[in-house]
Amino acid sequence: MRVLITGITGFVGSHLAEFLLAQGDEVYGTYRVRSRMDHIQPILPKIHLVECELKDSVSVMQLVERIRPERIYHLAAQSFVPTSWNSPQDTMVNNIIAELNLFEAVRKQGLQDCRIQIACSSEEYGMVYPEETPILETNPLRPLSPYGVSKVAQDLLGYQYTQSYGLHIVRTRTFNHEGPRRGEAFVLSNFAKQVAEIEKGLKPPVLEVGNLDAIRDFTDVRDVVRAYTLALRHGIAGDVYNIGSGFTWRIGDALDELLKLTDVQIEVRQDPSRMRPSDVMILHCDASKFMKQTGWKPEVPFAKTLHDMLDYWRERV
Ligand SMILES: C[C@H]1O[C@H](OP(=O)(O)OP(=O)(O)OC[C@H]2O[C@@H](n3cnc4c(=O)[nH]c(N)nc43)[C@H](O)[C@@H]2O)[C@@H](O)[C@@H](O)C1=O
Repeated sequence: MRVLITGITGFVGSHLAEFLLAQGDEVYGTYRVRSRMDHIQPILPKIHLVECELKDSVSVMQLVERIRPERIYHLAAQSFVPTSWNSPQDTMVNNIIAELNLFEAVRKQGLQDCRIQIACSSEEYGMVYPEETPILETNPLRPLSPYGVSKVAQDLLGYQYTQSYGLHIVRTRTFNHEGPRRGEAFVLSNFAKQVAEIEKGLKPPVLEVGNLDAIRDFTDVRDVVRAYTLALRHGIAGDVYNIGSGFTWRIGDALDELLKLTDVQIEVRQDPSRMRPSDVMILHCDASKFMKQTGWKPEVPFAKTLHDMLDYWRERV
């Protein structure tokens, strides 16, 4: 199978590429001049990299014309919620226009059999009341950040292109996912990196945190990439699926679990700059629709995810 991954150099993209290579797929991926290559260094000889600016429709048209992919995993995005407040316009263009360019290229090239997965997000649900959990695909979308709004647009664009043009697009609303290679800005990876730095004496024994009362549903990235392949194998075109473990953690409790993995004494301190203008307080996934459709269930325990992330940072700081 000829597969294209947008954002192959990133956290999820690199794990997905490894998974697809092991399945015997021919893997293509997009990168930009400023992309970091360290995540994909070990698999560089096995994949085909194509330079592409997804915000540029000409660049995307040439990409799709050249590769004529049978499967596309569209992962590339501005994915950090706080950045979306600092540069909302950039977030919208990166996330919405890039996807639009991709759909238009597939449509204009007449690749009707190409299956496309789009990485939508639990952030689309945004303001969720306790009685509305666990969250089903039918829950209202009340995004609380420009990022969340951009993902709603990506999601609905996927629906519209299936309805209007018959493209085979599967929309996956993934809840928080973590694991080795997770960007250091994201909560558990950030905490794990701080622990590793403290252990090496690179930082005083004070761990800075933001809102510890938020509740998140964490899934290991290795389970998530397996889910994406199942979404394209068994998902219905135009349909939307929640992907998440169904197990929630208060961020403060997840931090306590992480701190059990180190011998050093660490003080936890709130850093006001890590607080958000509005935070999504609870995200608890009901993935039963996806599980029923595809047979997926998460396999990697949360303790292993934390352990592997901490080891990842211990080798790097
Ligand atoms: C599904 C969704 O998942 C992710 O979005 P996110 O939930 O905003 O992820 P995060 O890891 O930045 O924050 C998780 C929670 O943790 C709280 N929190 C506390 N203290 C710190 C802290 O020090 N740093 C950070 N980053 N968060 C902190 C923070 O306030 C929030 O409540 C992205 O992958 C996104 O692309 C996506 O689609």
